[in-house]
Formats: sequence, C-alpha cells, structure tokens
Amino acid sequence: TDALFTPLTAGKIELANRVVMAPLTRNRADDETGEVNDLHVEYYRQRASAGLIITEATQISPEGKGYIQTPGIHTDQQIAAWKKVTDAVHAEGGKIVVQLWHVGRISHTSIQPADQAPVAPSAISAGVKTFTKNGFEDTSTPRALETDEIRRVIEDFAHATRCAKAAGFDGVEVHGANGYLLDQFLKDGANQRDDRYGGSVENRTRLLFEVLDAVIAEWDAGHVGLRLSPFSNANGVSDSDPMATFSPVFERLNEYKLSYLHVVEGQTGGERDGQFDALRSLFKGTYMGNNGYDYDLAEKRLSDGVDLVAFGRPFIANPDLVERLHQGAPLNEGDQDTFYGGGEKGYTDYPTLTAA
Ligand SMILES: C=C(C(=O)O)c1ccccc1
Repeated sequence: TDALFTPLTAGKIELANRVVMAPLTRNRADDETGEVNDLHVEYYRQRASAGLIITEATQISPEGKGYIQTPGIHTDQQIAAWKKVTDAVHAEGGKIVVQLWHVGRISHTSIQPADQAPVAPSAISAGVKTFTKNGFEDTSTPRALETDEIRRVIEDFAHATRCAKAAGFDGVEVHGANGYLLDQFLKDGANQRDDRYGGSVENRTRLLFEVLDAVIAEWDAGHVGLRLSPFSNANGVSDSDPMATFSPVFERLNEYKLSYLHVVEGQTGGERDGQFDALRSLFKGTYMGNNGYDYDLAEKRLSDGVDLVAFGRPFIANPDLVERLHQGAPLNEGDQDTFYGGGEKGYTDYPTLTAA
C-alpha cells in the first residue's frame, strides 16, 4: 500500500512522507562551545528526504550535558551554527526539529560546569557509563535537585525552545525518554523524592507536564513533539509498574494537541517488549513508533494506525533511506566504530543509490 510515502500534517508541521529520522547521538560537535559545524550541515542535508528529521539530542544548558562533543541549543553562537543546518535542510525541501535534552544523572563531573555533581531527582547513581575525554567512565553520583531549583530547569527548557525557534527549526521534541532527566523523574527506580515531584504517579509525572506547559508557552503545541520510552531500562532507569505510571500520561497528553508523540516501543535499540500498544490505544493524537522497524513492519503498523515511523540506525548508513525503502533496495550497513565521535568517516561519506 506504500502508506509510508504518503504526506501527513503533524500538528503544524507538514511532512512529505511518514519516514522520520530518529535522534542519533554522533558526538561531532565542538566540545568547548557545543556548536555544530559544516559536517553537520552536510550530514543533515544528505538526509533531508526524510518526512521529518529529529536532530541528535541537544542539551538545553551546560548542566544538561552528559557526553563529550554533543551540541547545545542555548547560546547565540549555537543558534547561528544550527541556522546553517536548518537552512540547508529547508533548501532541500525537508523538515527538521531539534530534540531538547537534559541528561540529569547521565553525566560526569568532568563534563559539568565547575566540575559539579550532575543533578537528578534523587542522589542515586545510574550505574552506567558515559564518554568523557578519558573514554568510557562511570557516571558520577548525582545530587538531588532542591524543590526550588526545578523552576530554573523548566525555564531552561523554555529558553532552549526560544533558541530553537530562532535557529529556524520547524519545531522541538522534548526528550522524555531513555533514562535522562525527565525519564528519571517519571520512573520510581530513579525518583525517590518526598516533595511534590516524587512518590505518587501524579507527583512523578508533574515535571514532564510543567516542562510541556513551559515549552508550549514559547511555541504552540503544533510545533512540539515529545519522546517517551515507557518500558525502557536504558541508562539504568526502572519503574515498578510502567502501565500505572504511563497510562495517565498517555491519556492526559490528549489534552495537549502535540505535533506528535514519539514512543520507543520496548527497549531502546533492543527488544520490542512491553505493552506499548495498550498505551497507544489511550492516545488519540499523532503517534510515531520507533524501535527496530524495517519496511515490512512499518507498512504493517501504519495499516493498523501508527502515523509515523522513526528509523534510527538505518539512517546512519543510508542518507537516501526513503528512496531505498521506496525501491526495496538493499541498505548499507553502518560501521559501529564510527557511530560515536570522529569526523566525516562514517558520517557524511556513506554512498547513495545513485552515487557514481
Ligand atoms: C541521547 C541518547 C539517547 O536518547 O539514547 C544517546 C546518547 C548516547 C549514545 C546513544 C544514545
């Protein structure tokens, strides 16, 4: 039926097809300034035939950074650098949103301002590693945010949204998935607060909705997406009852009229486990499915009501993934040694079908 290649308007963003480039961290930004460069312009331009590009996770503040060489969207210089990317994608007729990221406890003192401890809902170590200038290192034990600091974190999301608008993006995606700050607040393995942001489901989901409210106050909901991973244990998170935690979230999101809800269906980059279709049935808006999709699964799930499909790893090695899916052409395999860090090798040098 080739539903994958039909247009869709997601909120206020008009998409030429249902193929979305999922956020992919590639660690090639300037580590000091958090600025992207001409390599990023070329990389995203090459992939502009996607119905929508979601950028790599991009930190909203210095505190929100957790790995070396990830980009930011909170300074004038970062805005100017991203503007070259959005201009290039738009010149190709593409659409692109930036994923707004705060890593929470998935960070290291050497990456934090003034070598401070990373911040989190509670002072519970993630038990995972991050990459610093010394290679893979255990994430540092975080400190719990004071209740009266949380307003500042929410404002950082709002500020980054203003910056994203100024950088020419078509919208923002709030990163609420994969064990980063907002997901740490949602899941009771990481959030053991005893204030209004911890304990009950209502309290643990409070920050997510306060961030959405603040982002939408800057840019209307038709330009705002949200990524969640209800069942994922990525980066050391866990929840004792994901259905109890996320059912009210999926229901309440119906009031928000977001551009889309992006769901990691199962384990991030892994098993398609968990009752994600039970949660999906609660949400009436534009739904984007992700996790291990190929053409056949995409067509099948589009026919049973998924609206958009986000492909991650396939977009690393196939800039023209849309064309390849359309032709049923073989896909290039990605070189894992160049997924994270480096330069053009394994980034902008993958061939298209029509390459000579
Ligand atoms: C932002 C990431 C995510 O959402 O999982 C990420 C970060 C580092 C490596 C892979 C993925």
